[in-house]
Amino acid sequence: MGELLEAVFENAYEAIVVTDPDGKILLMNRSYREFLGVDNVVGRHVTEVIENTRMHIVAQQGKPEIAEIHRIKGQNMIATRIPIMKDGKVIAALGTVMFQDVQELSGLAAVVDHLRDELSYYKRELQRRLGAIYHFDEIVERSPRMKELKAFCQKVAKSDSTVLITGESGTGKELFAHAIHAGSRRKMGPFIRVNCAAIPDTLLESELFGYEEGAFTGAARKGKKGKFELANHGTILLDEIGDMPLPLQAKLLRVLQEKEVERVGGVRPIPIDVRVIACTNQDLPSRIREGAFRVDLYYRLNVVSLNIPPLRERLEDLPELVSTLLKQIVETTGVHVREIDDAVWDVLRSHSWPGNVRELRNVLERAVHLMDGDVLKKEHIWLPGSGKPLPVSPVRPLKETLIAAEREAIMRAMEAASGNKLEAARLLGISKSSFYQKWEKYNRDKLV
Ligand SMILES: Nc1ncnc2c1ncn2[C@@H]1O[C@H](COP(=O)(O)OP(=O)(O)OP(=O)(O)O)[C@@H](O)[C@H]1O
Repeated sequence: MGELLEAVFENAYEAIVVTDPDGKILLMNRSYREFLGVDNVVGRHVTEVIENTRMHIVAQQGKPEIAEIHRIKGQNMIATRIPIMKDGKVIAALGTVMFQDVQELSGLAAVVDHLRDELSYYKRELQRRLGAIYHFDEIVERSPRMKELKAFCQKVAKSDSTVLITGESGTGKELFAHAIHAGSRRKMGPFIRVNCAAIPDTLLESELFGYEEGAFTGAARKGKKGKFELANHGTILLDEIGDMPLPLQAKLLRVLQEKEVERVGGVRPIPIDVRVIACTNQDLPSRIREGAFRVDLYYRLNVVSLNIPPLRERLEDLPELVSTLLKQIVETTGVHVREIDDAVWDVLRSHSWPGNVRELRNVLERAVHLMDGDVLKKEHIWLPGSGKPLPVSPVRPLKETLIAAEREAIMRAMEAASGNKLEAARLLGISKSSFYQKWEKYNRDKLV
């Protein structure tokens, strides 16, 4: 064993040196001697043999030094120095030096640094694309009810509970859902939103839970992850949950209970770690009474419930909301609003705001387009139900005009239907999912 150890020591690729507690060399292997171009070193003080050495210091202080850069003969080496202890006292120090030129290593380190930079860039990008786009700071509140609600939400965000957010259309449910995710421990994870009403019933199951290869007859489609799997370690927002078809409600309930999903055509369940936030502007208890919503799912979702009050019940928020929304509108339109006439406030306060903050935003956007100077006046404000004709806007290219007209029609239908989307779809004579798709198109464009 002794001979074997000696041979291993002598032939090791790394340079090895052992000193006594005073720094006198006890052993130095061939690799090290050849590198230094020395012989007969045993008994000499380490500082006489190795330049810039710290072996004697490590032997004295008893503190190891791991993977330190050690410059010898004009080259940077990687040195590790370890005190050898016995009965609490240093009896020797062991030093190893890696000969690989550090140049190579620093090249590698530069590659790693570069990859790390790229990785954090992509993480940020992904976070921007998948993650929450609103934070609590962006939620405007002045009224006591909204202040209280926001404070409560900030607490809720820290927990991992399922949240049910209710409130009329345009009150800011989605805004709160984003902020809850952004304020939670999952904030670095994905934020995936699914509008349960915009996806045709037949596709919703595979959208939510994914499907396995060959799950659909006739098509050799490759398997696909569902939104739940995509939201793993993050949050899923199930928007318009009140519109989820009953058979899917049963499946969703199982997912919430078991914390695992089963893809369409799949055989084994996939464990998931997802926080669920559900939103609706429907009255779920009455949907339950109609037999359209499962009571057990309602209780599963309603662990923490948040009800966002309509704008007409918190008009104190108006001035701050107008100023925030105008700032956003100005950013996209470039129109400057220097002043708002007092009469504007009377008009805004007297309206019932069935479309809530979203409607306020639309009204302001229209007004800004109609302004000719930099003062926002009463005549620029057009409110549905006011009996006044919609102001005529200047001639624009046909494509733009058609898009604007469709958007206007959607908004007016929503206003006429007091924010009830099913009723708005009926007024426009289009299907529910087609309405939701258009609604998404015109509202999402602004969000992202
Ligand atoms: N308190 C608020 N502060 C700032 N902006 C707000 C506030 N509430 C709502 N908004 C804005 O109003 C618009 C509508 O909000 P959001 O989409 O969150 O409403 P919603 O309740 O989810 O609507 P829907 O039920 O129709 O989906 C968004 O542009 C949002 O930024």
